Amino acid sequence: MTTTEKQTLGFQTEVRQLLDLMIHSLYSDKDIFLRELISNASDAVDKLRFEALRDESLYEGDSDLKIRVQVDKAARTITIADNGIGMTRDEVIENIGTIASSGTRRFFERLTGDEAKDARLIGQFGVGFYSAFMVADRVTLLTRRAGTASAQGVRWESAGTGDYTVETVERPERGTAVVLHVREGEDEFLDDHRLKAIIRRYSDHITLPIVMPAADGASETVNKAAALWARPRQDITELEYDEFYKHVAHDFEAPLAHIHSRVEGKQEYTALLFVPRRAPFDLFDRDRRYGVKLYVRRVFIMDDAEQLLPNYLRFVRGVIDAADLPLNVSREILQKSRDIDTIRSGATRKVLDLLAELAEKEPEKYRTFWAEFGVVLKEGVVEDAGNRERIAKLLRFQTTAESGDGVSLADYVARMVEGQDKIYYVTAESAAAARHSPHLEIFRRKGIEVLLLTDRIDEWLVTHLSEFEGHALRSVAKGDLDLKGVGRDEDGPKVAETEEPEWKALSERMAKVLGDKVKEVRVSHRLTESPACLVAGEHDLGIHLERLLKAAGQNTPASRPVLEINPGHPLVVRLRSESSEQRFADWTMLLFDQAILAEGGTLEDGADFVHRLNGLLLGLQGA
Ligand SMILES: Nc1ncnc2c1ncn2[C@@H]1O[C@H](COP(=O)(O)OP(=O)(O)OP(=O)(O)O)[C@@H](O)[C@H]1O
Repeated sequence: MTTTEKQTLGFQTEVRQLLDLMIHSLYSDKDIFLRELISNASDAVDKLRFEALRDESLYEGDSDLKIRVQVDKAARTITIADNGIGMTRDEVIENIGTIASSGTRRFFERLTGDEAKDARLIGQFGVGFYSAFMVADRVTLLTRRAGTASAQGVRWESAGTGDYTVETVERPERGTAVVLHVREGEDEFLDDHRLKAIIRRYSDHITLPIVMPAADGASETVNKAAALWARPRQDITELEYDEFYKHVAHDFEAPLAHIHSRVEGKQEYTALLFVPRRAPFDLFDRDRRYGVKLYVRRVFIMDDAEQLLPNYLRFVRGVIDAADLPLNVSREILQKSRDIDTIRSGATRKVLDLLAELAEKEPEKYRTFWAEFGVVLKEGVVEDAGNRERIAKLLRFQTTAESGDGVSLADYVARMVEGQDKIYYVTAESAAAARHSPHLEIFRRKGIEVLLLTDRIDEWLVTHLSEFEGHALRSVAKGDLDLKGVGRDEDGPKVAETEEPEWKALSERMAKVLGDKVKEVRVSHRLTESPACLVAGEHDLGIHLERLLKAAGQNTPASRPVLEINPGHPLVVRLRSESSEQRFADWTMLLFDQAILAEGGTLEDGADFVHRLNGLLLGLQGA
């Protein structure tokens, strides 16, 4: 088929669903269609500007970049035209016929099937180009990619039902014009004043002039058309910041917080950065997109400039406009640039300061932030040694004293008990498993608070955060515990001096049975209820971390735990007088397996455990 032929193509199923929603939508604020189309036009111009940095001929002699909005009352059309990058025929089919955009994918995730609810979502998401069909019963898109011949124009048209047509046409102008054939009953939009008001409301921050015919027939720039970040802070309203954020972040909700700052000195730059309210679905994707756009002296250079902020702040969205970088800066150059390092560390500090301020002054908002992005921020403790202390202050935990995710290390330190100088934590798969850990028994008795660490990253976090404000972080499941003089005067299990040799003999006898499963067996100071628990060596990885590494397929150095036994527990006491070697071995193995289970671990051979347990139960019955 020659490319000039007119093709009729079907929309992807999801697009059809979306269009159906638009057309039958009960959504009343239809005016967002204009915001969406202007936002696309502005992105298209940014792309052209960037590509033209390398190849000026793309301007085709016209570098007066702008967006035109025009109403034709008689023809009942609204046209939104840009002289941006434009699209080839293939690009039109790919971009307009299918759903790739992140915003729209998220929209679909939220659909409920309840018409009224779903209609409201449209307003929140905007859902891009397709929102044109809320006010139009037919949409024509004319476009030509910058740098292609005028015979390579493309005309796309659809009535928003199952299919659309594309054909190649002659088009002298570069860029894209979207013509909306306004639906019966939506006549309010065929009015210049109405459109101007909508533009001022939603698109004032767009850097390009948005031009409409003025009363006298000349043309008038409707928006401020100044880069929002370049304007003085005191002149910018919250609403303007919010709309700008929605545009750069392709988000539908207002952000949680922002910083707008102009830095002078070694590197001059302006940063306008936002913390979103909600985590995107691809926060943990390997090839996720980053959030910050790089501008150089108001000229858009690139999206997703990952060099501008460290990985653990990848949720931040916004703009950094650098004064001193060359316009032709590429990703490769950015990677090696010292100037960028300066900007990056400055911007990082600003974001961390913003979070600290939020935590202090708006704890409710900070809680929202933490719930959405806390896990990512934790990566910073591992990644960013220079800011480790700053980040440590921002961490929040669940503890044995509080079930919410709201305890800071400073809170913890402030309520440490008499004699306590360490920060204690336990790591486990889940908060429930952590709370039931036998290691906590003595802590509960003594009234000592313990942090419950249940995120995967936590194991790495504690290996990098060895102390907080002079207080060492200490696992409750590692090494020998010395809690003498700490907290309430409750001690762990005690062994009378005269009985020591006997306990020593028991420990050794058990250790023999367990062989190289354990490093040693010893009498516990931490258990008060459970019969036994496993303890890792002070410098070992820790039992939970080993399990995680194994699950991830990594080879871990085999470290052997210590089995601690509770001399106050009847099962253990009973073992001392067990004369049958077989039964002694079975009980010992049982205690060992129980200790693994109690920490949320899994047994190598579950069937063997069950078999042994049943054997012992039957033995008890016979006795
Ligand atoms: N005026 C235009 N000029 C050039 N390309 C355009 C234009 N309008 C739309 N496109 C292309 O079509 C794609 C789809 O647009 P659409 O508005 O549906 O979503 P989006 O803007 O990419 O994403 P989001 O939903 O996150 O806003 C755009 O990504 C762009 O590639």
